[in-house]
Amino acid sequence: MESETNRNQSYIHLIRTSRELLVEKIKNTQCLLHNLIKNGVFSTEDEEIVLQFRTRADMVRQILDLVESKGEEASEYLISVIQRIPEAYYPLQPWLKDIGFQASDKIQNVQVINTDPVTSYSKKLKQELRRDCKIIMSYSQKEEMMLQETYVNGVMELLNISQETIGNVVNLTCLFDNNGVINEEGETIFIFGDAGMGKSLLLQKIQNMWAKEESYTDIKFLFRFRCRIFSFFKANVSISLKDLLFRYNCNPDHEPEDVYEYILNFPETVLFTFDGFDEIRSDFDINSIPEVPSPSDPAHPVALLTHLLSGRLLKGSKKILTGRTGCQVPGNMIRKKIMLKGFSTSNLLEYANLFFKEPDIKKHVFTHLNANHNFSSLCTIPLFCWIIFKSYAHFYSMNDSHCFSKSITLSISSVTLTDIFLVLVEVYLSLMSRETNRSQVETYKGCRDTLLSVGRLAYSGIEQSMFVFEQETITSLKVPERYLKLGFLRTVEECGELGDDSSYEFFHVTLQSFFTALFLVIDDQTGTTELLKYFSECSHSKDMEHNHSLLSCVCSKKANQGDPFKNNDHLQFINLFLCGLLSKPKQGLLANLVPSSTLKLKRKALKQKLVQCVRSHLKSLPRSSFMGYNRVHALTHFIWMARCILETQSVKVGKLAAKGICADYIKLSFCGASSSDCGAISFLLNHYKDKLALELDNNNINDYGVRELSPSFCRLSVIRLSVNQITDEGARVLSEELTKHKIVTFLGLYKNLITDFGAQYISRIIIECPNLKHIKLGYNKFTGVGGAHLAEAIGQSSSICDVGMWGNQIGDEGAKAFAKAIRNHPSMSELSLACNQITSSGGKSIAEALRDNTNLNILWLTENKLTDEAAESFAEMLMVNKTLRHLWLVNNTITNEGANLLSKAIEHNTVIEEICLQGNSLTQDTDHLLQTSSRIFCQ
Ligand SMILES: Nc1ncnc2c1ncn2[C@@H]1O[C@H](COP(=O)(O)OP(=O)(O)OP(=O)(O)O)[C@@H](O)[C@H]1O
Repeated sequence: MESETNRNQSYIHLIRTSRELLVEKIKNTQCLLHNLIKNGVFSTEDEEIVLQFRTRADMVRQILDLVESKGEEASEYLISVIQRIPEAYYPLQPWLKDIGFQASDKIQNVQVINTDPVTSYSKKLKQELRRDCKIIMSYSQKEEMMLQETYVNGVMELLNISQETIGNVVNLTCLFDNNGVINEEGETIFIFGDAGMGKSLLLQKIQNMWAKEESYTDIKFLFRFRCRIFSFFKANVSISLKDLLFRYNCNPDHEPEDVYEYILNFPETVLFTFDGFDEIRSDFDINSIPEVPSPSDPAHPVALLTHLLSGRLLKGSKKILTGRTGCQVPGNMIRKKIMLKGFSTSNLLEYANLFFKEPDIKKHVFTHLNANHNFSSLCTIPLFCWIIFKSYAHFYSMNDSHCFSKSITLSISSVTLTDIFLVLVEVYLSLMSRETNRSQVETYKGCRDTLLSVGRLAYSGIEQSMFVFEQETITSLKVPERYLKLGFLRTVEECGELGDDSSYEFFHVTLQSFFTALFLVIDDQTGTTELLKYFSECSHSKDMEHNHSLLSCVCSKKANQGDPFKNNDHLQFINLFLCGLLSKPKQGLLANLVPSSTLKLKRKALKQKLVQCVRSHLKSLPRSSFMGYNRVHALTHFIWMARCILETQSVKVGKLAAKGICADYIKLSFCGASSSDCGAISFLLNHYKDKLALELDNNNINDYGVRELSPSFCRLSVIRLSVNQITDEGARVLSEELTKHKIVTFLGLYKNLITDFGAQYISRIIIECPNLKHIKLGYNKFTGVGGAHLAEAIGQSSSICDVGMWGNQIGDEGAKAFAKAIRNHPSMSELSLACNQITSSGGKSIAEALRDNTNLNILWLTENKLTDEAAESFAEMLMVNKTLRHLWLVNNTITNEGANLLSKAIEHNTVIEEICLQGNSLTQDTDHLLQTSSRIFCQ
């Protein structure tokens, strides 16, 4: 065979002269042989000759001899196979580069089949994942839902180290880009969120995208772990990294050593997903982890996990770790921090559209969502949304959509989480009994034994911090097999890997909490001390809100007696459901399950305990005076307290808590409050007599949350809702409510999603609320049009004194409108138009208007596009204006010329205290005046 191209190069010669190297580096003879035979270069006799040899090196020698004897084209094809299957022959890639190998067109057209173990293993992993990730696992095993058909991207926010939002993850393909990186050295993408926000499902979606080759094409291996498996290893267990990867995912079918070696050599082709970091409870002694790990030495799985996350093992591999809010991971490991914030309004509509296929039921659901904001705010949490939709679908299929309303007692003002879980359980119970027309009370009454049995299992798990139930436990608690199949529980695969194939877990841990609470309430043997014990475990400790180390979080049991690091959301949920189940509106139902005397006793005890907890919690909160208010700084625990109070639906408890707050400014920023929590906060505040200030900055309340707050707006004089995903709809609700009561003095809406359309609503508030002094609208989505609306409204207000518009896009159109508004404004003393794309044309208008203004003290025009032309106008203005004290022109394009003009002007102005010019186009050789002026800041 004669190669037509590359005539100058003899491939036979090449193979001959590189023989030693080829014999040393070719590990995979199988793949070479396969291709040589498949394409007729080798006959079956040739193959037999090669296979006679016992060592790999001899086989390679024989292959090379045979190939050389077949001529140039055969030799070229062999080298081409080596080049085209880099996974198998990666040690020879530098050699190929050295010889500058480029196969001829003819050889390139000859097929190469990749049968090497690395590629086969990658395919196997993909196949398994494609199968496993197709359906949503947390549903009952009877009805499965296709991931593809129900997955909706929720709100995913990138956070900086101070937990502040720095943008959104637009879609999952952007996870590994450079946007939002907070630590270049870190290798782990940490995704966190509250229970049921969709962390596991998001990982499932990523796995599915990879398996279907829709994304992450540079990844060859995806290893997924649920962190809870790390709790199953005893303290003295040691395994190798190779075993951890292969045994707990799947084994390579061929040459596992070669595959592992490839992984060690190319860690950047590996992606790990670790789900539920907060679920690890291990006895392992954290101090025994070696500083420098070895990829071949066995170690405890927790040590391996630590090394993987920190990049000490398989450095360069990609890692995604999920955990509940509050679960601490050391900053040096984290590359990006992403917070899941559930469904936005549009996500919710998208999900409803996917979930309900029939137009009729879809219509009903949309009507329901629109009519009941309490209901829709619960739906922003994906898990609860699924529960609600599922129940809805069930009742609808029974031809009784009203039953849904009845079951969740829409007659009372609000739907509680207990209502939702009661309905969910009712759905499963009625599926079991196949009696479609029974009322909720009848269904529960008929299934008391089932509830007790499943409840006992849930409770025993909680008692031992156990979320997975082995057969032994199930047998000892005498839980009948058929109850395990009702849909509340599902089998756990990871435990199968550990040698037990019939372990179960509740499909979500909140359901385990619900069943525990139900058990504590309906079990005759449970006394009041047992009933209330989780209240003490959940009492707030300051440490709980501080940063913790990874290791103390991972290895909790012994190291942390009283365990301040333990995530105790599941216990908080038990308390919450206790409050709900023992509330007055649920007595009709509960009276059928518990003797009335017991019920009475338990209700009384719970009420006393709750009141006592509320009192002591409120007493312990830090207080300070702020802006003339008596401010109380509430923490996440306060939100749990408010949730419990809401579940009780008790006016008395609400009043008591409101009284205990003893402050007129409640700061609840960074508390992880969601829209449904606003209902709880509102319930509390409704019992407050006086006006008060509410700060809810940096939470996740969105438009539904604003609606939930509606009943409180008659009391709120300060409303701070910055960084909360509020859109025009939220602005509309605010305008409707605030203009009714007209008491607002401070409205903070910084970093939300309000557009020019919403600007009209905000304008109405500005015009119609005569006490409004401060309005913060920075980092929304206003352009010139919205800016003009707002400016016009501000021009009409005689109360406003502080306006923040930082980081919008109002440009010159907006700037000119603001110029008009401030010219003769009677009250405005601070204005920020920083970072707004304003050029000198807009700047000049503002400067001219300021000649007439006699109130403005501070003006921020930082980060615009102002040149010397604008500086000249400001200089002229300063000769006339006698009120402006601070002028911020940082990060514009003013040169020495403009700066000098300003400098000269302030010689005639004794009022101005500072002109900030840092970040402009100034050079060292500034004028003498500029150098000597102590009121001009250039550096
Ligand atoms: N993006 C989504 N699209 C559609 N449904 C979702 C989405 N996210 C979550 N869900 C629904 O919510 C359920 C719970 O989600 P998931 O188990 O992922 O929550 P989680 O955040 O991992 O909770 P936990 O912290 O308690 O483990 C899912 O089974 C699914 O029904």
